[in-house]
Amino acid sequence: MNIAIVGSGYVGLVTGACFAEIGVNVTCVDVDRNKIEKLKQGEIPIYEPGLKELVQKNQKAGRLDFTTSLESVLDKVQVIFSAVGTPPDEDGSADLKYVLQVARTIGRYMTDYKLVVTKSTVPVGTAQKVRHAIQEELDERGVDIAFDVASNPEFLKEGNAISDFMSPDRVVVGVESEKAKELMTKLYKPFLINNFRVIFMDIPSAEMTKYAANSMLATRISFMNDIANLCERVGADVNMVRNGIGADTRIGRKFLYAGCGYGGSCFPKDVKALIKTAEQNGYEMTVLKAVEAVNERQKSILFHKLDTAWQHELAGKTVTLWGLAFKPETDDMREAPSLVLIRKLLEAGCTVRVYDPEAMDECRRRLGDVVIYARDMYEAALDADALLLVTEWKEFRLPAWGVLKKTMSGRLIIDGRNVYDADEVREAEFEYHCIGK
Ligand SMILES: NC(=O)c1ccc[n+]([C@@H]2O[C@H](COP(=O)([O-])OP(=O)(O)OC[C@H]3O[C@@H](n4cnc5c(N)ncnc54)[C@H](O)[C@@H]3O)[C@@H](O)[C@H]2O)c1
Ligand SMILES: O=c1ccn([C@@H]2O[C@H](COP(=O)(O)OP(=O)(O)O[C@H]3O[C@H](CO)[C@@H](O)[C@H](O)[C@H]3O)[C@@H](O)[C@H]2O)c(=O)[nH]1
Repeated sequence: MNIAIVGSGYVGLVTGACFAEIGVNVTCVDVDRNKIEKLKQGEIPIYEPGLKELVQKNQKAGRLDFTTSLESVLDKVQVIFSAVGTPPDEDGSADLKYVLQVARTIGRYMTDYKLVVTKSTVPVGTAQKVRHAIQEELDERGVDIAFDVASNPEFLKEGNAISDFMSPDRVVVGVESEKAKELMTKLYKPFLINNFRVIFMDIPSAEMTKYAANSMLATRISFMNDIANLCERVGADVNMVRNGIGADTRIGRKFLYAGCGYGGSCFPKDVKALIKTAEQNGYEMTVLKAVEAVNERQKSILFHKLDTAWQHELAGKTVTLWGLAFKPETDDMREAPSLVLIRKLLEAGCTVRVYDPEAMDECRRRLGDVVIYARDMYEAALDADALLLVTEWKEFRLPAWGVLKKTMSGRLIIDGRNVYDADEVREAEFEYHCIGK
């Protein structure tokens, strides 16, 4: 089977490489010439464990190819996945211009049946806009060619993307025709041989499922951050509370970790977009508005803890950040809590020293030289008055406290991800603060 994936970003690349891995012939398309040139040479523009190997292997096997021209591959493929970006518009709603551009190109150049699948996260009603855009182009050409649209939202997590795609909890597919259902079944069956977990539904429900899933996960996080902040005030420990409630199978253990706020390319944008969709339909998402407000506040929590510990005297102090990416195992800094923290520290007159195993280049690209970039975690902590753990990369989990004691100027550790053993850090004669206890 031959397919095209339009948009060779995070989702497009993972989708393309994973379909190629099960024997599908995949052409990945992107308008970014530079990106496509690099991909053709086997260079991967993002850090995602296992992705480079998977892309290179399938490229070599001749099952994965890259191009900037969607037009040139249209005659070869029956199914087109659209995985282009849907960034927030000024008002928070999802900007569909790339999705509709892709639809128009398909309508302009297709010569036989196509199944056009939207993989990007898009508001309810987008598939109908895609259908309409394609049909308008066909009408303009005066041709009558059959096609189907479908919705297949993606649930992969950055840092675990290959495994999430290869063995998903479920695949959600919104279809309108038997033919589309058959094609999607054929494509996903090889991933789910022993347990076919494709949930077919109507298209609006599939589109909504994606936003509902991300909003539910974001809600759990903001709820736990709220509980953590209250725990601190009443003398409870959020880790113990998490264990206690997570043991209830109705609640479950995952996505209950308090921290310094959720970031990334999805939760912030998708929560905003769903609030907007509701607004456009005369409804108010009261819970989600609170989820957003709690998260905004939580992104400043490390700064406030520092400010309190130093009694508002931050100017002239040196602060080290371990971790810049919005979560471990990625170099992605979109909406990362580290960005809010850095801005506040600089405004307060601090010198900021940073280290992240993968996101240093990305930070330099975004912020330039306003912070000091270290070559490793210990160099970052040199002469620091305080050390803040922002992203829980594995290499930060068991620091040599003795070394830090010798090289840091101060004795303050603020753990934004609750990974350290408080007794151990205090035994090493540091002042230790974390979230929710
Ligand atoms: N990143 C994730 O973890 C994730 C997970 C699930 C769903 N999603 C959703 O998937 C979509 C894509 O996200 P992403 O993170 O991969 O985005 P991205 O920004 O990494 O990639 C989008 C790519 O689309 C390309 N593009 C834009 N217009 C194009 C066009 N007309 N033709 C061809 N290429 C075009 C861009 O050049 C870019 O390379 C979004 O809707 C996002 O919400 C993302
Ligand atoms: O208990 C938790 C779990 C996560 N986070 C934070 O939440 C953010 C998002 O984390 P995660 O969900 O692991 O990463 P993403 O790659 O953004 O994945 C989310 O967004 C994707 C894009 O829509 C979806 O496909 C995934 O299913 C969904 O988990 C990060 O800042 C995490 O630090 C917490 O604070 N506490």
